[in-house]
Amino acid sequence: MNVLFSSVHYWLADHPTISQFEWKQGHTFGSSLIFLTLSISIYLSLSLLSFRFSSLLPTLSATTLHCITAVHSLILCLLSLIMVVGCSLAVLHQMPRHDDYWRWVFCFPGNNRTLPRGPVFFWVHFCYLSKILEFMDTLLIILSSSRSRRLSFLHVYHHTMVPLLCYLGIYTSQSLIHIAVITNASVHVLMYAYYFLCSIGKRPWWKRLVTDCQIVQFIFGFICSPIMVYYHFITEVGCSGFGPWCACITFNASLLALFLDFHSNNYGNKIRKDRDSKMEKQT
Ligand SMILES: CC(C)(COP(=O)(O)OP(=O)(O)OC[C@H]1O[C@@H](n2cnc3c(N)ncnc32)[C@H](O)[C@@H]1OP(=O)(O)O)[C@@H](O)C(=O)NCCC(=O)NCCSC(=O)CC(=O)O
Repeated sequence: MNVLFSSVHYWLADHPTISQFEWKQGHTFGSSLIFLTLSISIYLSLSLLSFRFSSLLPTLSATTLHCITAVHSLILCLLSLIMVVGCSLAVLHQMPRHDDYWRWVFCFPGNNRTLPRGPVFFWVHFCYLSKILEFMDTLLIILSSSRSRRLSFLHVYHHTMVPLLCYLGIYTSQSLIHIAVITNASVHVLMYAYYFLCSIGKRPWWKRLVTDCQIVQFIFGFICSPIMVYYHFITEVGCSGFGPWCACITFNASLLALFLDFHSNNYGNKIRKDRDSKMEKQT
């Protein structure tokens, strides 16, 4: 067991590529503003164009589409799991050894005292790049027969904003960003496992649980934030990345509202009653 833990720790936190990681603006992969702007612009234009002209897209057989979707979802499920373990170990590794470690968990020292380097920022950078890979989700939805139901404002808004906020988070060494990576990746393990099972034709009964976990994730963001705000105002140097955190918490609130709406539309009482009465009529 110890050997397993040591080797996981080495490969996910101690390895020189991870422990000596440093975000160098314009040098690290994906760190230039051009990369971010182009990725988001291409994503948005292609999503809108392919939705508008979906009939012109090459048609894939349902089997091919399901195979691609299954592989993509499985890859993201595994990457999310690696991120949960990697980022958690990175936090333990990078946490200061003195008494102030709890403060550090909620508030990276501000005033340029925290630079985006070390294992924690390696995993935040990894998460940022995974958000670019998640753009594929939209393409898969556009190519599917259920696109009119599933290509929602929520979906495109979420996929557009998250890479932007991750970028700002790394750029400003934003406090709480490691907590966001760990909670979001944990939820994504479940979400991509759900999508994987759907794409191989086994629709799980626990869809609602996935949505519930997503909602809990947003609420959790509100629980951690006051602690950071408290430290920001009582310490001389404040917390790093306070401005981008304000953008994140606003985004969090908007997603919470959209997900509560999704929840009531998909699992609300009326929907359930309609479904039950349909079943009764059929039997
Ligand atoms: C249970 C949910 C995860 C998904 O609900 P939906 O009603 O959209 O999904 P669904 O039940 O129709 O999903 C099944 C369909 O997804 C297809 N599918 C499989 N893998 C996929 C992938 N990687 N991307 C997109 N679609 C995929 C299956 O083949 C199947 O298609 P077919 O039906 O054709 O057989 C929900 O909680 C949710 O997140 N809803 C919001 C919509 C959304 O886009 N969410 C993801 C981004 S937001 C996010 O990620 C927030 C966060 O950070 O937690």
